[in-house]
Amino acid sequence: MYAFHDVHKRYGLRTVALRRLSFEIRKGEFFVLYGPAGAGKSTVLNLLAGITRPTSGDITRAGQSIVHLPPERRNAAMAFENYALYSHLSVAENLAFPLRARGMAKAEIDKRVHQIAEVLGISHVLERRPGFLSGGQRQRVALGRAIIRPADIYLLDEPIGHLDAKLRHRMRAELKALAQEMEATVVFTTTSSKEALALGDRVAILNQGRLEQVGTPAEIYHRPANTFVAGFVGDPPMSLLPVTAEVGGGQSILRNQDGHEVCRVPAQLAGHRDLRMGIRSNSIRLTAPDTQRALPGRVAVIEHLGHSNIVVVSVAGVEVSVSVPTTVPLKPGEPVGLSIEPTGIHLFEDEKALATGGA
Ligand SMILES: Nc1ncnc2c1ncn2[C@@H]1O[C@H](COP(=O)(O)OP(=O)(O)OP(=O)(O)O)[C@@H](O)[C@H]1O
Repeated sequence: MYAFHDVHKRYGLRTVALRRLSFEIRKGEFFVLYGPAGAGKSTVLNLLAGITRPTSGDITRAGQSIVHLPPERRNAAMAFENYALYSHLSVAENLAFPLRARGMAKAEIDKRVHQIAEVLGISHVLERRPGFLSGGQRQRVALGRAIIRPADIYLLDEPIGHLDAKLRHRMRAELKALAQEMEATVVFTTTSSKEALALGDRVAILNQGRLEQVGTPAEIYHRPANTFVAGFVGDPPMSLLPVTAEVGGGQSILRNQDGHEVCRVPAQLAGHRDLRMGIRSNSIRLTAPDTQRALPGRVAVIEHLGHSNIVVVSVAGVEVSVSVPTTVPLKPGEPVGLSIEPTGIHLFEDEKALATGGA
């Protein structure tokens, strides 16, 4: 098990890349670091690889500090988004390189090279040099070179980011299956919510160097700890509406900024300030604009997903995403009503999840 203990990382005087992170990476788990560009994901990998050291705090492996161990003594295998391959070697030789360096027998090397090439769908380009490959093929070779050898930890920095949608989908499944088979400890970075939820045994959400939440895909999706996670996980993520609570008859009536009733919740929320309500697109029903108690809005954008549409509705200046069957005819600018499923709501106060909110 690897653990970060209050790890702070500054580059120079000004840039704080990581802010006092504490979390664990368990043995054999597929651990995803999910966050926007510049959140600090690569910095976490570089710290694990020993390419850089924390400004303060400690990183341990099985309870022992590793911050002073040089990269070659960490037994970490790394694949970057900007794949560095040996241009004078063929794909097969590139893949074989880490195994040769360990003195493995030729027959065993050949077997593993072919196995990995098969999994990654690059068997037909084994004799080519990297200069004669597409970007996606080069990325798969780089990934193959990282995962071909046994390592204590595999550090994969957006390793399938350059692949087309179909291949990316296939690679996700292959990679997860391979990691399980190898019982590998993997740390994988991504900027895709779909990838994070699909791959992670657990997901750590980073934002501007801060750890916003660590949890299983179900936990971060169904119980976001704060509004950043709520607005970042899921496709589309939760919509967040500022609301006020009015207490009456053992329940609270939530109203939006225009004073319209949004929904009623069976909780006493008197005295709560800076409340926001989070709701997923499939917990909202579109109604006619004059329906009683429906929240009035206007269609802003219609996104066609194929199997359904995501309709973005503007409600008192706030955008709310609603999942709507493709059979419902809608036009931008059209007035609509929104009926909110009370069991689907999440409440946040001062950006943090309230225990009373959530289905
Ligand atoms: N060697 C460096 N010197 C100075 N600043 C750096 C260095 N490496 C990273 N940074 C800064 O540290 C912060 C975190 O960067 P990092 O690359 O870890 O983020 P990231 O989440 O991996 O982003 P991306 O998805 O864009 O790769 C950013 O503000 C970045 O500009």
